[in-house]
Amino acid sequence: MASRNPRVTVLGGGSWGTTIGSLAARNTETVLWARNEETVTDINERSRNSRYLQDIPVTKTLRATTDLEEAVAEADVLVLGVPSQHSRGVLEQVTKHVRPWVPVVSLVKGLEQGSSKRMTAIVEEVMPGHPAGVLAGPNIAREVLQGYAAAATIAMPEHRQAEMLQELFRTNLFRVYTTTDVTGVEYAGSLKNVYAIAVGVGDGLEAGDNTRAMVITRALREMTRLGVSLGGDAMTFNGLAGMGDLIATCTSPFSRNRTVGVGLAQGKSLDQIAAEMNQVAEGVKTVATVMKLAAEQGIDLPIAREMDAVLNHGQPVKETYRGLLRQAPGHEVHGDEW
Ligand SMILES: NC(=O)c1ccc[n+]([C@@H]2O[C@H](COP(=O)([O-])OP(=O)(O)OC[C@H]3O[C@@H](n4cnc5c(N)ncnc54)[C@H](O)[C@@H]3O)[C@@H](O)[C@H]2O)c1
Ligand SMILES: O=P(O)(O)OC[C@H](O)CO
Repeated sequence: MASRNPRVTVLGGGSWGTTIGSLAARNTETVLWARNEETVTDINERSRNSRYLQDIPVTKTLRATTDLEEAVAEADVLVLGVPSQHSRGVLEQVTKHVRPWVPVVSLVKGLEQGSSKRMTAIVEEVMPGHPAGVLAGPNIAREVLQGYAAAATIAMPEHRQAEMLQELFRTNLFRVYTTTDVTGVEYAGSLKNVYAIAVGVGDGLEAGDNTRAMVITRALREMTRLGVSLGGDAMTFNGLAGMGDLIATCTSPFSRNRTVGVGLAQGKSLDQIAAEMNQVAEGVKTVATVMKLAAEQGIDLPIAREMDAVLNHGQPVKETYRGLLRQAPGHEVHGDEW
C-alpha cells in the first residue's frame, strides 16, 4: 500500500456503496464512482445521496465522479459495490486502469447467475493477481450512515491484509472484525437474502413470532450445510456475516429482501414490488443459483426450495408454509430436514 494515506475507490453509488464510501472518507481519501450524474452532483455539492439515502448526510470529504478511469487510476484499494449481476461488467471496464497490486473488496451479497460464482472468483478471473476479499455483516445502510452502532467482518486470503483494510473502514461506531474465510463470508452474505424473503412471506401472512424464529433458526442450519459443503467455515455462519446478517435482514422493515417476501404474501407481483422499491433485492435472483449449487452438492434445502417454487415456478405463496409443515422434523443438528 502507498506510503501516503491510501486512496479508496468505491464502485457503485447506491445505498451501500455510498455508506461505505462515507465511512472510509472519515479515515482516508475516498472517491466514489457512480454512473448517475445527479447522484455525483448531490454527493459533491450537498453531501447527500438523496436518491437512495434521503436526507442523511455523508462525510463531507467524500468525492464522487462519473469518470471511471479517473476514479480507479490512482486507487490503492478498490471496493466493489454494484449488484452481483453487474459486477463482472464493471470489473471488465476497470481492470486495465487499475494498478496490478491493488486489493479488491467486494460488498456484494449475491452470486452470478449462470456461472454461480462468488464475486471474489469473478475478480480472480477478470483481474488476476489482485488480492480479493469481502466485507459483510448485519449492515442496513441507512442505520450505519445515521451512526447507529454496527459491526461487519472483512475477509481477505491473507490475515495481515484484512488487518490493514480493517483500519480503512472502521470507526468507533462501525466495528470491523477480520477473518480469512472469504468463501464462508461470501456464501453467508448471499444465502441470507433468500431466507429473508422466506421470513418476509411468513410475516406478510401474519404467521407470528414463533414462526419467524423457527424459520430463521432452520434457515441458519440450511445456510451452514450448503456453505460448509462449498468450502466455508461453519463458525463463519454463526458469526456476523451469517447469523448476524440473517437476523438483521429477516427482521428489519428496511430490508429489501424481506420486503419482497411481505409483498408476495400480500398478493403483489415481483414486477410490482420491484417497481415500488427501485433498489436491488439480491435474493430474488440468488435463489435459483442456490438450488443449482445445492443439487450439485447433493444437499436438500427445503426452505430455499419453497422460495424457488414461489419465485420461479408459480407456486402460490400460501402453499409455502403448508408445504414445509407437511415434512416430518428429524434430528435437529444432524438431520437434512428443515
Ligand atoms: N443497502 C444495504 O443495506 C446493503 C448492505 C450490505 C450489502 N449490500 C449489498 O451491496 C450491493 C449493492 O447494493 P446497494 O444496496 O448499494 O444497491 P442499490 O440498489 O442501493 O444501488 C445499486 C447501485 O448500483 C448501480 N449500478 C447498477 N448496475 C450498474 C452498472 N452496470 N454499472 C454501474 N453501476 C451500476 C446503480 O446505479 C446503483 O447506484 C448488493 O449486493 C447488496 O446486497 C447492501
Ligand atoms: O436490504 P437488503 O435485504 O438487501 O439487506 C441489506 C443488508 O444486506 C443487510 O445487512
